[in-house]
Amino acid sequence: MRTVMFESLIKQDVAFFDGTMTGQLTSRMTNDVAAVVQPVRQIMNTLLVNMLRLVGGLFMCLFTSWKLTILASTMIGPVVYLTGVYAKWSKKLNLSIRVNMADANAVATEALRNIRTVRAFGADEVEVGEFRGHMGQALNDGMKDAYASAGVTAITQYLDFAATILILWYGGVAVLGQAESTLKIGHLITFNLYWNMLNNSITGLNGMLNTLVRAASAAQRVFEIIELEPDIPLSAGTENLGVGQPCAIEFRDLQFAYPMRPDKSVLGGLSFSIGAGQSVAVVGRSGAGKSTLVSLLLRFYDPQLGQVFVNGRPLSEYNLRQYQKRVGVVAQDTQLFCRPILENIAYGLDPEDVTEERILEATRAANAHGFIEDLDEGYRSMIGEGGARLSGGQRQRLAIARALLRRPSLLLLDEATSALDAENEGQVQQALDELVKSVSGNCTVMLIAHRLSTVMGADKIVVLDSGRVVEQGSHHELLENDSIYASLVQRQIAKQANTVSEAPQASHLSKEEPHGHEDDGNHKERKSKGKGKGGGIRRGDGGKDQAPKSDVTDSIDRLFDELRPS
Ligand SMILES: Nc1ncnc2c1ncn2[C@@H]1O[C@H](COP(=O)(O)OP(=O)(O)OP(=O)(O)O)[C@@H](O)[C@H]1O
Repeated sequence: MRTVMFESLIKQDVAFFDGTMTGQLTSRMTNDVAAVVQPVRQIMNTLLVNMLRLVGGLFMCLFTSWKLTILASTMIGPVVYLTGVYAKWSKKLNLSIRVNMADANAVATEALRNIRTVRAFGADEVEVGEFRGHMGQALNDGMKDAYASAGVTAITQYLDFAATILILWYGGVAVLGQAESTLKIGHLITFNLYWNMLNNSITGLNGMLNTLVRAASAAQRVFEIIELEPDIPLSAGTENLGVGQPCAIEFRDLQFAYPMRPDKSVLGGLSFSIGAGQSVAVVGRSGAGKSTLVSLLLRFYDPQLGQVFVNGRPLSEYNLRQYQKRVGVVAQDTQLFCRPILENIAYGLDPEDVTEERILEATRAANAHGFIEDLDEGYRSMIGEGGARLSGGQRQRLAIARALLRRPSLLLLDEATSALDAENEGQVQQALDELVKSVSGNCTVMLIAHRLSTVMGADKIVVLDSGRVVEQGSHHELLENDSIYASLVQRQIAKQANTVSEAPQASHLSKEEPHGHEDDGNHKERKSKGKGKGGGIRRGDGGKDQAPKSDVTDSIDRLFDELRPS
């Protein structure tokens, strides 16, 4: 059952995971499944035995004295009613217990996954408090259930006692010949024995009911997941992308809001296209919707209106599993697995697509081969959960090798160096250069960029604001117009010039301030002019061509703020 549940979970829409926590899901897969499976084993034994005893006892009671049977059965009605009411109430309570246990599990999982942050912020007591809150609620509900169960059991036993008194009273009267019908003393004794047998089977079934009620609440949560069908099926479409062939992309009139925030429009009629083999840089203020475009291209979500076209066909017509194998992604925050490096690089590929030669080619191009070889077990080294035993830059370089090994038709680079320090950024940027260079012409590239040098290296630049394209064109076209992009570049150049002249006094400036080099913007512009189509990303090489961590996104933010009508 766990396998079925995991199979169902893993193919759910990304939107589903936006609304749940990992710990809640693992709790469903472990605690809830166990609560369903264990009673099933018990039930097979006890249910059968008790049912046989119930039917046999009832038959023998009726056979011995139908009048006594009817009289004694008057006590069974209240017992069944009471048990039914309790079962309904207890099911709700047990559901709440399961939800609280899952929430506690979610808190623990998240805290342990982010243990460095918890420690760094001294927040261990906060996490324990939160965990205790959920567990305390579950315990309270469990106590309520235990008291109610004890109450119901006591009342049931009183009613059972009352039935015995009724049997002895009426049976005694009948034996003494004072009732309409008479009864032999031997029949009264055997009736009592049969009634006890029947009664014991009812008590046995009653005990099972408690377990069943708990199992029912767990089963509800398990089947909710198993029966859930994703809106975006993984293998429904028939179109495929050719290996190593670049694809053309078109975003047409996209309107999109995230399912978890349906009222907040993220894209409002966005349109632009990327030719096959072109590299396009998407820039825009923070929150403009740049990463959302990557998610839509990976079909994590479908837009509410408009369509994404790949090679002129709607993305929905593609077999998603095959399509995603042809897309390489290097995200802001690389996700790696607690498996050997080799498996991480070849992740998701068929074994026949992975040869030693190709892996070495990919890791060398990604500037990762050296550090992998330095590890104790080289390519077989385990890297810890989420790649915890590697630096941020090493993780990114593995991500680049992983993307490269796929021979992608479409490469998506989502601010791949934004989370790195200057030294790591330089190395990763170099690896990205290699990546884009090596795929140039064979692969379409959409990059979300924060470095001016990266933006300038692209064939086309698309500027987004509030989920719309506000301008697009090549670096030169945009510079020639009175564009936002041109203002941005001028601002960068001016800023860097200022910084250079102030450099001796500026060493104390904060990290955000561009602590630049000589005329960096002009320098890049000249280099850019000499660069052909699909030339890829420019890199910082030891500082000369390295743009200070000139955050284009940040500058664009300020620019948009200035342009905004007051
Ligand atoms: N999974 C999500 N669910 C709900 N809203 C989201 C989700 N992801 C992003 N958003 C919202 O969508 C908007 C666009 O986010 P997006 O990540 O595309 O911006 P961005 O341009 O890439 O920003 P940044 O440069 O800061 O990464 C933001 O307002 C963000 O809060």
